[in-house]
Amino acid sequence: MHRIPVDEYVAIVANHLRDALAPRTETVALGKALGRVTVAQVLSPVDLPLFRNSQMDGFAVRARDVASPPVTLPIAGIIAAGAAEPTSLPAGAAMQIMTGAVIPEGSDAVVPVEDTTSTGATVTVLKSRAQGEFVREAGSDARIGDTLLPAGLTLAPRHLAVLAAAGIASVDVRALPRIAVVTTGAELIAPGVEPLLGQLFDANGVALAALVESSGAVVSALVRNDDDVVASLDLALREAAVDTDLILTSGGISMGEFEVVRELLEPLGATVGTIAMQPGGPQLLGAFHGIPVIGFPGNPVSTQISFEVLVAPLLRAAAGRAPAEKRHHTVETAIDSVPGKRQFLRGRITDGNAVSIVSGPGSHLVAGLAASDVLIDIPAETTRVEAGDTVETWTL
Ligand SMILES: Nc1nc2c(c(=O)[nH]1)N[C@H]1C(S)=C(S)[C@@H](COP(=O)(O)OP(=O)(O)OC[C@H]3O[C@@H](n4cnc5c(N)ncnc54)[C@H](O)[C@@H]3O)O[C@H]1N2
Ligand code: MOO
Repeated sequence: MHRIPVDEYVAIVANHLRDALAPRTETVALGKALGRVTVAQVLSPVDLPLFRNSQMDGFAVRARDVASPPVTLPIAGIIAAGAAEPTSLPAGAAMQIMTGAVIPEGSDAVVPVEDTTSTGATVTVLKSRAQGEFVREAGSDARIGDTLLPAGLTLAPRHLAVLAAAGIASVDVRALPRIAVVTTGAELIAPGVEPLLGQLFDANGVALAALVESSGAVVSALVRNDDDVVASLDLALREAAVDTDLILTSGGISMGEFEVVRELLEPLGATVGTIAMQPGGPQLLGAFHGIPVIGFPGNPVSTQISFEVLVAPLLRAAAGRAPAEKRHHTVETAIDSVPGKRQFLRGRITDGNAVSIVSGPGSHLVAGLAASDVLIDIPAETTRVEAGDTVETWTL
């Protein structure tokens, strides 16, 4: 049997999805922008602070008037934070001022209230202040035209805060790819329902939807087609094809009698092949009403690993995210591997930073996959890895 090398198939999938996942920009309100990635640098439209204001509740003065404390000055007014007419400080006087309020013209220092005593009409300043003390100058944090945020930045709360502070209400970010997930199989039931003999809980729908989201994309639809009737799958795919960039399916692509995904999509031009990978050998690539379809094998570990290898890197790139982490570890025990197939074994990192095998290579071992924290990538040409040898791992 001809098995397509994994790297070759990765390139075929990338090419198939090139247009669907081409980077796009959208403008989102700040409230929706957390975790999104900027597409361009953001320049400040204003000075920050916007205006010269007080850092303390106290008295706006001229520093030279309070150079030899104690000094008693008449109080010429009170300035609160908020919209205000410009005020100016008469010579030899003080004005009561609140934190954030506009500094009156002529004042160059603020004396905190705790360094004063007041009769109501006058204030006695007990401590001198240098010029500029407790005065927050306009533009001292950022000037008009300064770069507030670079392009390619993943927006965290502090980034959203500076945009808001600069009066910016929305931001241009990478649009998130929209992905529909369709699981197939007459045996499938929803988790939480009592199974009859032969029925099995649909793990792949939940898994693929979560994988899509964890890769930075949006699940546009999640549909379970729980019979093996081609017309039903046709309806399910029509539902899935609305407002989406890509449809992912699981199951129904191998060599049995009820391979609905093949039956529906092969006449529409889809190709089914076997790649030199285990789990995840059988694979389908096609389109439905103009939307690309990637069909994964139904075994739950095959589905999840197929996603990690073939689609996750593309979605991460489209969302502006870094690729998944790959590291090197020594293996604790020797591994025999099938010749001609790239194996993704499940592993766990041990205390000494080595990796140990979890569970077996079978593609139905969902609990084994859940108990692992890395995939161990064994190249197709490798048939044996000795204990102590170094292997590449993919962090899950
Ligand atoms: N004669 C052959 N039989 C099989 C071959 C082969 O080359 N020749 N390949 C095997 C391999 S490898 C795989 S992988 C599977 C792929 O089969 P399908 O993609 O057609 O998947 P199904 O038959 O529909 O399901 C396989 C397995 O997975 C379970 N399943 C399906 N969907 C889900 C789901 N949403 N959640 C949980 N489990 C699911 C299903 O019940 C089956 O046990 O074919 C082999 N056979
Ligand atoms: O290739 Mo299948 O996905 O191993 O079980």
